[in-house]
Amino acid sequence: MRRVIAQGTFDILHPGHVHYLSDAKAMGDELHVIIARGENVTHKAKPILDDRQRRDMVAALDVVDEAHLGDPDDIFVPIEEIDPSVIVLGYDQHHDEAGIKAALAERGIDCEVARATPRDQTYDEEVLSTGRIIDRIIERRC
Ligand SMILES: Cc1cc2nc3c(=O)[nH]c(=O)nc-3n(C[C@H](O)[C@H](O)[C@H](O)COP(=O)(O)O)c2cc1C
Ligand SMILES: Nc1ncnc2c1ncn2[C@@H]1O[C@H](COP(=O)(O)OP(=O)(O)OP(=O)(O)O)[C@@H](O)[C@H]1O
Repeated sequence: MRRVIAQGTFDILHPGHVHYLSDAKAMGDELHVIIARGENVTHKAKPILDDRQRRDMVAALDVVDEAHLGDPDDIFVPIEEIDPSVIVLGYDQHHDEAGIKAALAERGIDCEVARATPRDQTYDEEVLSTGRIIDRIIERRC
C-alpha cells in the first residue's frame, strides 16, 4: 500500500485542483490531502472559505481517500501520522523539493518528494485559478 500526500489551500474548487489530485493519486494507491489552515496561508490573500468547508469539499472528490485539516503549528505532524511513500507538491507551489527532503530526513521520515504537472485550459473560458475566479466574481457582480 503506497500512501500519497497532496496539500494546499483548495479555496473554491476548480478543475486545476482535480488535475493536481488525480496526478498525485496516480503516484500511489491511497491519496491523503492536507488542507492548509487559513491562519497558515501567509503567501497570498487568506482563503474566503472556512477550513472545515474546504476540507469537506476536497473529501467529497472521488479521487481523494481522506482529507485532513493541517496542523496549526507543525506541518510534519500529519505527515508522521499518515506515513506516506510520497509527498506530491503542486506544479506552482513555492516549497522547494530539496528543502522539504532535508527536513524530512532530519525528522527520520523516509519518503519521496515529487511534483505534479499543470493543467492547461481545455477551452477558452475555463478558469483554473481560485484568484481568477474571485477576480471574475468581482468584475461581474460588483
Ligand atoms: C509537505 C507539506 C505539509 C503541509 N502541512 C500543513 C499543515 O499541517 N498545516 C497547514 O496549515 N499547512 C500545511 N501545509 C500547507 C502550507 O502551509 C501552505 O499554506 C500551502 O502549501 C499553500 O499551498 P497553495 O496556496 O499552493 O494551495 C503543508 C505544506 C507542505 C508542502
Ligand atoms: N491549473 C492548475 N493545474 C494544476 N494544478 C493546479 C492548478 N491550479 C491549482 N493547482 C494546484 O492545486 C493546489 C492547491 O492550489 P491553490 O489552492 O493554491 O489554488 P490556486 O487556484 O492556485 O490559488 P490562487 O489562484 O489563489 O493562487 C496547488 O498544489 C496547486 O499547484
